[in-house]
Amino acid sequence: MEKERGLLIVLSGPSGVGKGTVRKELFKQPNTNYEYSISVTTRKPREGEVDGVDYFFVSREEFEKMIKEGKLLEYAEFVGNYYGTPLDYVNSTLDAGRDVFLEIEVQGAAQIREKVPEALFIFLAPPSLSELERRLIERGTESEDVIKQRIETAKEELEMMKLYDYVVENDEIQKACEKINAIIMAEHCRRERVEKRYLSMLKGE
Ligand SMILES: Nc1nc2c(ncn2[C@@H]2O[C@H](COP(=O)(O)OP(=O)(O)O)[C@@H](O)[C@H]2O)c(=O)[nH]1
Ligand SMILES: Nc1ncnc2c1ncn2[C@@H]1O[C@H](COP(=O)(O)OP(=O)(O)O)[C@@H](O)[C@H]1O
Repeated sequence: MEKERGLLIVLSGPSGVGKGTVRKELFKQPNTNYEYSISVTTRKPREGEVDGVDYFFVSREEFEKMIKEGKLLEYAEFVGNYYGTPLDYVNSTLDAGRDVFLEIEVQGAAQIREKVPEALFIFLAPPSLSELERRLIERGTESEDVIKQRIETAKEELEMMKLYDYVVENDEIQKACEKINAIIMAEHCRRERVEKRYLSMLKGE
């Protein structure tokens, strides 16, 4: 029997909400069936970030070449830098029957909604805007000016949360992880039920 295609999981949320932290925590847990898709970006690496682990860091010319050659499933410009998802990796992993986890901003998620409507969309929301700002300042990776721009962008991003299948508040990291895992598990069960019903319909049962 043909292997069932994996599920594409999209996690979005404003900068500083804790997407990276939650994602790393999720990937620490054993028995997860999903793979993280490493994005390509023109942003400069932060201290401690490793090429090929956190991102594939490229120049604007290289990124624009990837766009032209159709190598990205989606891409967006976010506060002055390009970010995109490598298409081949996503396709081959899904074809192998494994789920793929994307951590991307809202414009990219909107493109996925057009191209892969069967994907699962989860929005990670902050407890409040002031807590979001506090987390960004505390992380200390961006200048004051960039933090301001990211907070302004966050206000627009929060407007988009209604387009997602699920909204998870990141109040406590462990609780947010549990909710995300429960959502993914429930989605698999739902799909199995739908498929079973479809197959029995085909058989005329
Ligand atoms: N559209 C899109 N957004 C991405 C991708 N990779 C990362 N992002 C998003 O780009 C935004 C900025 O990322 P980054 O500079 O690493 O900041 P951070 O998420 O605050 O640590 C975040 O919302 C990321 O989720 C991608 O491949 N595509
Ligand atoms: N639930 C949480 N409560 C308090 N601080 C958090 C929580 N989740 C993440 N953080 C902190 O907030 C900052 C931003 O988290 P990060 O994962 O880098 O966000 P993002 O990837 O969404 O930009 C980090 O300093 C992180 O340690």
